[in-house]
Amino acid sequence: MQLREARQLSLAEQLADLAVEALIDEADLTPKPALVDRRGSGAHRDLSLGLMHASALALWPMFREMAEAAGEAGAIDQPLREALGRIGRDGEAQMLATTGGVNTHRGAIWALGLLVAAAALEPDDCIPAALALRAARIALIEDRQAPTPDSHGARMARRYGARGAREEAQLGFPTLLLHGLPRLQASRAAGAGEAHARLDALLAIMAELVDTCVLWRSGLPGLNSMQRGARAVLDAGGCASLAGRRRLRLLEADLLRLNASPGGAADLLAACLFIDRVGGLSGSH
Ligand SMILES: CC(C)(COP(=O)(O)OP(=O)(O)OC[C@H]1O[C@@H](n2cnc3c(N)ncnc32)[C@H](O[C@H]2O[C@H](COP(=O)(O)OP(=O)(O)OP(=O)(O)O)[C@@H](O)[C@H]2O)[C@@H]1O)[C@@H](O)C(=O)NCCC(=O)NCCS
Ligand SMILES: Nc1ncnc2[nH]cnc12
Repeated sequence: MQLREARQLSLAEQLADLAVEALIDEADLTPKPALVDRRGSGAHRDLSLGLMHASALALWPMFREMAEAAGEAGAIDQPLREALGRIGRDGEAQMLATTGGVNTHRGAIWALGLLVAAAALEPDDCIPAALALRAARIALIEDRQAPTPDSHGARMARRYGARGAREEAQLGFPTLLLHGLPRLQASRAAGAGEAHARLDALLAIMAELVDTCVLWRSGLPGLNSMQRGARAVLDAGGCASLAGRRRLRLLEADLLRLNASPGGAADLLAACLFIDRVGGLSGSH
């Protein structure tokens, strides 16, 4: 992370910057299959790139507040979990006010909020595994103030047993740590450009994730198409290869036909970009 010009920012402000930048970079990354990007709105009718940017920027105070709460708490316990839940719900309300009621970043608030708090708790130990473990420990604590969810994710849990965003965090972000981040690093090491490496990371997440956004919109056929199609792109050589790009076009056509949008995978890509950068904080605050 380039911190020279940002030295006067507090740690909480730096973490909020990193979180918002990760959201904006995820939104801008193009061509993402069936997701909002620079080309258009993918499978969505109510989202646009401008809305994704506005939503990301509106979340900056929430991320700063989460980092401050974690820094002040200094330990992972129920009061911290419940403070983060309250700040997260206020952040969701701010997001909905900004977007006119459209859910742009609910999953990202959850994943990035936990990771921001985990980073603020121990800024000198932000290697990915340590960060994910602390985030998981927070996510495992019950938030007694949380309303019983009747979310799309809760419905997908009842219908398919898919525990979605909650479980991904409680298990320490396995899809991100075992698939997204290693693929980002491997594609970079193999000489792919940064955009291609990020797209490969997204595909590695899509190939594994049980994305409740996809399940909600397109059921098991959509989930299978997403996972198999993403795997096919990577097996063909990834997004930096012509064969991979051909497969990517086929994957997008399939997802659009099914109205499937890998919104959960997109959130985890943003979390992956955050983790990739936050390691640079060590010793620099
Ligand atoms: C614990 C919560 C995450 C709530 O979880 P739950 O599953 O009950 O709720 P959902 O509202 O369904 O939100 C979960 C969002 O997480 C993303 N996601 C999906 N699967 C996964 C996964 N396996 N791993 C990680 N992340 C995942 C996904 O977000 C994206 O999709 C959103 C659009 O979805 P949706 O509105 O359902 O659908 P549309 O496509 O718009 O459908 P139509 O209406 O058009 O038909 C978009 O926002 C993406 O971000 C899931 O949607 C947590 O949110 C919670 O408890 N919050 C309370 C406050 C709190 O404690 N905060 C924590 C502070 S750290
Ligand atoms: N780029 C994107 N398109 C659609 N839904 C998303 N949720 C998070 N990022 C998204």
